[in-house]
Amino acid sequence: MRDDFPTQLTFDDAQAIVDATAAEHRLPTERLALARTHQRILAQDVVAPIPLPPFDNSAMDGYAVRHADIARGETTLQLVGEQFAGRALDLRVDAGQCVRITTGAPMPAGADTVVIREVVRIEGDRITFPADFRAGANVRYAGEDVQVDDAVLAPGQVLTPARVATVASLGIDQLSVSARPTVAVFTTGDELVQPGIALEPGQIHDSNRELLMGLLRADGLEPTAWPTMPDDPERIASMLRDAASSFDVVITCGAVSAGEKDHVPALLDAHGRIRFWKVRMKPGMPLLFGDLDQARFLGLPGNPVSVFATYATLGRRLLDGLQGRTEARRVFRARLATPIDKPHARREFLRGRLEVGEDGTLRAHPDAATGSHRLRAAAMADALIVVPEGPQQLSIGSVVDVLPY
Ligand SMILES: Nc1nc2c(c(=O)[nH]1)N[C@H]1C(S)=C(S)[C@@H](COP(=O)(O)OP(=O)(O)OC[C@H]3O[C@@H](n4cnc5c(N)ncnc54)[C@H](O)[C@@H]3O)O[C@H]1N2
Ligand code: MOO
Repeated sequence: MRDDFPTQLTFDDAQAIVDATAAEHRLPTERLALARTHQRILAQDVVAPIPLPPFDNSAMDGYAVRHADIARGETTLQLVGEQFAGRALDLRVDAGQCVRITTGAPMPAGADTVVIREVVRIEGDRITFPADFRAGANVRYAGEDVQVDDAVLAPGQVLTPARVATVASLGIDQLSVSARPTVAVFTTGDELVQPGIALEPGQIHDSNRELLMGLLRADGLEPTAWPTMPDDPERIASMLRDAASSFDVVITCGAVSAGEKDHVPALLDAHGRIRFWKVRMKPGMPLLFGDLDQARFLGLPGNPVSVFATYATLGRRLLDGLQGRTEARRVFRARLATPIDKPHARREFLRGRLEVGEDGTLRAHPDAATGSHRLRAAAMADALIVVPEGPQQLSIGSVVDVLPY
């Protein structure tokens, strides 16, 4: 096996390689009907062709008036028409007049204020208004949310429901977005059997497959899982190469550390290219990254919590980068609720729970179960607590980065 790739690199160096690789292999863009763009990464500018709101309109059900008419105390005005939301009727409010109006209906010419219907007295077409109604009340002005030619969205942003809805309100029905990466998921190991099958001595159930498939689906992808593979290098090689010829990303878990059956790094070296192997992070140190055929290749360590932590940090980063996402994932700052004593030099991603204190401060409770096989503990946690490189003795109240999940 060659040894001309970075190894034992820092987390930041690994992240830089992931970023550069993703930029090199940006996925193509596609034009989609708006309804299909949810959660995609936008690949174009969105510039407003119309203002929002498109016209001055009423915020309430009531009566459109000229404020000057009702400014001097209780006043009775003549009802001259009704304007509902829908087609603008070209109504006018002249001195002494009012128009019945509903929420979202265009303001009639001449009117500048809407008085809610609950406070008026109605006698046929004579409407009596109370004193002290604020001028301009309950009017929503054209362009107060968006003006024509405003740059509303930019490439690299995530199409959240509110953003897709904003695009809809601008009247735009198609968007250019990044293609979704296609992802093939492999789990390997002679010890693995599927849930539903009773364990023979030495066997465990394959949990990483559900873990990875769930993480990928939660990120909006439609991953494909291969059948669990035994530790047979020839079969592994042929299946991986098969997947790598037609998927954008191939993710394996297990068989990347130092055991006799850890074939994956040698396979990647022989048939593809290793970009790095072994990162100074915990869990997840044996992480492998490179290229195989036309795919990016991620070899995650087999321990379930290592799968979780490496996916949540570098795996997700790769998938985001391939799609040109520019918006960073959220990192919070929190105060430690219990001390941390970390003797080793690697950056550690401890599992823990976040809690908002009475004073509004976010507190992180690191989990005492730190082993990378402790999946249940990770499942009950809701954040990765980042403990920086180098030996660290962090006291209660120390401020740490946390990655919520
Ligand atoms: N001598 C060394 N031993 C180990 C090292 C090392 O550097 N030198 N690294 C350790 C670290 S750190 C980790 S993490 C693991 C990673 O090992 P592998 O990626 O080679 O994974 P395996 O050995 O195949 O499995 C590790 C562990 O995870 C279980 N596993 C694997 N696949 C699944 C699955 N689909 N579902 C549930 N559990 C799975 C497997 O049974 C093992 O217990 O290596 C350390 N050893
Ligand atoms: O780094 Mo391994 O990932 O300890 O479990």
